[in-house]
Amino acid sequence: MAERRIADPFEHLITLSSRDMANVINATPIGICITDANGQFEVVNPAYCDFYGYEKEELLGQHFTLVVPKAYRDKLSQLHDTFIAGNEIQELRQEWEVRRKNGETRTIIAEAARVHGEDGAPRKVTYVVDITNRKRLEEQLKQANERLDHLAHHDELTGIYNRRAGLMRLEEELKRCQRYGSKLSVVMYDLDSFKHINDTYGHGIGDDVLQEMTQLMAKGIRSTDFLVRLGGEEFLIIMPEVDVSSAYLAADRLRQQAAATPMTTHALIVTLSAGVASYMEASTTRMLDRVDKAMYRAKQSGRNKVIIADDVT
Ligand SMILES: Nc1nc2c(ncn2[C@@H]2O[C@H](COP(=O)(O)OP(=O)(O)OP(=O)(O)O)[C@@H](O)[C@H]2O)c(=O)[nH]1
Repeated sequence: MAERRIADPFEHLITLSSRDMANVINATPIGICITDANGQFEVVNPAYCDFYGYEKEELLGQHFTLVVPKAYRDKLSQLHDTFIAGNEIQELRQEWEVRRKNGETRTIIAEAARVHGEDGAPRKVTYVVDITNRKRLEEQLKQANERLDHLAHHDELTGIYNRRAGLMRLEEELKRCQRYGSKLSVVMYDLDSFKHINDTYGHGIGDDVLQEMTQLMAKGIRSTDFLVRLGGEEFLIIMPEVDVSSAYLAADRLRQQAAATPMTTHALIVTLSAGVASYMEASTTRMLDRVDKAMYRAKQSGRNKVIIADDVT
């Protein structure tokens, strides 16, 4: 370790025993380095060398940017100069990406203090704590939360909005209608005789039908529409700013497309029955009830049909 002594804040320790002081710095698990006004390493403790994977001799006298990824070198060099020259900031605490000798990138928190040696020249003392694992855990936690959030709002099989998210959306759209008097329509679809498909071809093929039907619907709607799997083989499309006759046309076009599209490896033709309802001063439950009744009537009148809900039910 260089013998130059740093005055404040360690002066009293050095006066007591410079050997004790050196022992403390050498034994501390925190990486410590001292750089001179030119940014060259004057002191590096073993923890600092271990962390970066260098021998002490390889670092002493070198510019500190040796351990900084190329992309940040200019910035950190400038920051070092400003910090050394500055009068106001005495301490600095920042998170950085650094580079070990073997090329590995790690994340650290570096805290720095400006001190003056007995020669009167300013120096920067930097304390380095490795937070790479903590950052990795934070990132994993963030991704897990995002996944949970996605699962809470999306249907696992089809990837579209689930019932809960769909009803929340419908509630919001209804409020918008009440406030601004805008239009809104909903279409409720139910796959026809779906139990027969499951019973004949198995649940796996039934799942394939649900996924392919979802894709067909997703392709056929506007980007402003919301496609929801209400449950089982029942779907809802929320169509903001669409009146009942346009919604009917869109719903019937999808019904025709479904009836003309062979699905799964068995080339199954699966038809849809649908109800259509438009906004009247109604609650979410009331609107769903009206559209459900219309869909039920489509089933009763022979399936593969779209029926518009009565204004009053
Ligand atoms: N494969 C599969 N089947 C499901 C899923 N959810 C619900 N089902 C099945 O969907 C079928 C719905 O049957 P029903 O309610 O009798 O309706 P249907 O056979 O379509 O008859 P109609 O609606 O009257 O035309 C049942 O066999 C359920 O087990 C799912 O996620 N995957």
